[in-house]
Amino acid sequence: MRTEAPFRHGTPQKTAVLLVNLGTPDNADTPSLRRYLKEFLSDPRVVEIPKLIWWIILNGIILQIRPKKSAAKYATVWTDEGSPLMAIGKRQVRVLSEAFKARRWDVRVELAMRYGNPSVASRMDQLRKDGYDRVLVFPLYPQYAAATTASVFDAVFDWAKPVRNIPELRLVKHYHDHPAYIHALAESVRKHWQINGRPNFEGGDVLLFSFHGVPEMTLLKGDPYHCECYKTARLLVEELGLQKGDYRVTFQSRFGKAKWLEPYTDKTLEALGKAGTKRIDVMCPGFMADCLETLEEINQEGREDFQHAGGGEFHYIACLNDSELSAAMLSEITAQHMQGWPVDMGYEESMALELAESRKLALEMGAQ
Ligand SMILES: C=CC1=C(C)c2cc3[nH]c(cc4nc(cc5[nH]c(cc1n2)c(C)c5CCC(=O)O)C(CCC(=O)O)=C4C)c(C)c3C=C
Ligand SMILES: [Fe+2]
Ligand SMILES: [Fe+2]
Repeated sequence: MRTEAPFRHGTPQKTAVLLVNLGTPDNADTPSLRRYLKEFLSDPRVVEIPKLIWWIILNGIILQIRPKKSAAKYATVWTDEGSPLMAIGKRQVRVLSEAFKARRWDVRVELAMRYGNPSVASRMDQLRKDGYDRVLVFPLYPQYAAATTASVFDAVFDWAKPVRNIPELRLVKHYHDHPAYIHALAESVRKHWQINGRPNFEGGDVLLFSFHGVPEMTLLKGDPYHCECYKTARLLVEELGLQKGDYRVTFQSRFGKAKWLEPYTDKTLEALGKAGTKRIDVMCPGFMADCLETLEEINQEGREDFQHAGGGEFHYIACLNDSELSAAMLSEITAQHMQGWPVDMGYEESMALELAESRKLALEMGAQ
């Protein structure tokens, strides 16, 4: 256990939210991909194969071939601000901080990545150093899976192990059926339809919900992920008033030779294309931010699969990302999990904010 700064009586107890996403390579090149994939795929929560056998396969085969191939894919979605997952993550921090301010809350928002940078341990260390004694750990995965959510919790517990004065911790396990999340997704679909027109479901058009897959074996071993994906889809279908046949639920991003959750997204897109589907709208409700798996695998490869097989229009509905809908949803779920924690701003800070806001409003009105 480590030695820490002496405890001081009367220090204000500050509160933070730690948003955690999967992580992404630092650059779209082969060495960065090798580093990232090595860390990611060495996590026993992600690949459940006996250690020694997996070490040989990972180092002898996968890390020799995949980094170069994946780097080429990342290069097609890379932005001036870096990887989309990271760029959007940083903006999610900003919009959520703004939403807290609007609630007159004094809550810090930080972003960590389970693999790569900034690590969970580095962010937790920083929060401790800055005097945060209550932390809500909020993995950006609506559906719980051992491979993702539990692995984030592992990283927090691993960090806590040598810490003497551990902050009060709360964990968001999942929000796959939370009304705010379902509402935000449904609104994002309605907005897309307002701009692009509603699909002609009577004529055979389809709304496809594509979730990230996991090995089927994890379902048989008790992982609730599959059921949570279906529940999200069912609630979304109800909220949108869809009929059976208007939509499909599929699983994407298969990795390795084992059987993964079915039906597979790529095979379904191909089959729908072959069947002459005139229009398909695809959304990925399991991803809180657009990333390689949505922008490249769905919006590029999936589009190609569908249209090459004979399908018509392909519409990709973006993830919630840093939208107002997303911020409202994250702030509502946070509020529920923080019940009982004193999070309100002090009187002076709140008054200063009020003054700044009314000045801004006056300036805007004066400019009109
Ligand atoms: C949304 C939830 C996710 C689950 C569940 C998940 C399971 C899972 N993933 C792999 C292997 C890979 N995933 C990769 C990328 C990736 N995965 C998720 C999310 C989930 N994964 C995201 C958000 C991303 C994108 C990251 C980005 O930088 O944009 C990759 C890396 C890319 C590649 O080389 O294809 C791998 C590999 C497994 C094995 C697994 C469950 C066991
Ligand atoms: Fe993945
Ligand atoms: Fe993929």
